[in-house]
Amino acid sequence: MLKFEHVSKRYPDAGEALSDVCFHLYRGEMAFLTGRSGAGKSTLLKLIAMMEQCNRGVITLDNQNISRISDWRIPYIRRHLGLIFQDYKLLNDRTVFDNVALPLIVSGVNHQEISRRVRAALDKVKLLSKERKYPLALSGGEQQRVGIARAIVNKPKLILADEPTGNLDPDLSAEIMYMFEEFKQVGVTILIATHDIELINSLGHRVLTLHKGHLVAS
Ligand SMILES: Nc1ncnc2c1ncn2[C@@H]1O[C@H](COP(=O)(O)OP(=O)(O)OP(=O)(O)O)[C@@H](O)[C@H]1O
Repeated sequence: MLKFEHVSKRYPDAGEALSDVCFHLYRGEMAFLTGRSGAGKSTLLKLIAMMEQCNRGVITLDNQNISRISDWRIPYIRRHLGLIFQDYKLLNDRTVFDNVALPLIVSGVNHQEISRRVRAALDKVKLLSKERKYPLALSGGEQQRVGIARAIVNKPKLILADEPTGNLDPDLSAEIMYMFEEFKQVGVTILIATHDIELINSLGHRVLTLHKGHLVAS
């Protein structure tokens, strides 16, 4: 499903953020990506999301080489990705409903189907009652859950999450993780970057560990 072969990434005027990284995630696999601050976790996720390009190596997603891809193809491939960011990236002048609907509008889904799927996604993250609110009227944890609903609404094949439970209390974190496990059961591949060792240990999935840009355990 996702393969890194000798991938390196250097930002302009900086050292290597990722060095010679190799790993393979299978369809329906759930894995954690961990490492200290600055180890390269966000960079690795950004390469998969095609928000950054690697300098060396090959990244294959669903049998397509996404490390050397024309800009016009990126939106088509991104439709199959569910991206959950640390800083939510919500549109503050749109309601919760509209924020979650965005990926479906972009994909040309019809109005009735949008309504049904947005409500189902909001129900999953327990925010159905807030669909008419604006993001700034929500708590940090609620905004994070809107971001999660937006990431899952398009039924992605791969979910990439950067600290998805950073602002959630333990009960909600557990529920979000349970939801990811349900997706995994139906073949969705999930990669979660986190510092939360307790969360990692409690679930027992595969752990990819980065140290100064090198993958030291997988
Ligand atoms: N846009 C950028 N320009 C230059 N250097 C960058 C850029 N983004 C990240 N870096 C550098 O690349 C390295 C890896 O950063 P990255 O954000 O991937 O780490 P991280 O493991 O996600 O850290 P954190 O846990 O703090 O989010 C760091 O040394 C960082 O300073």
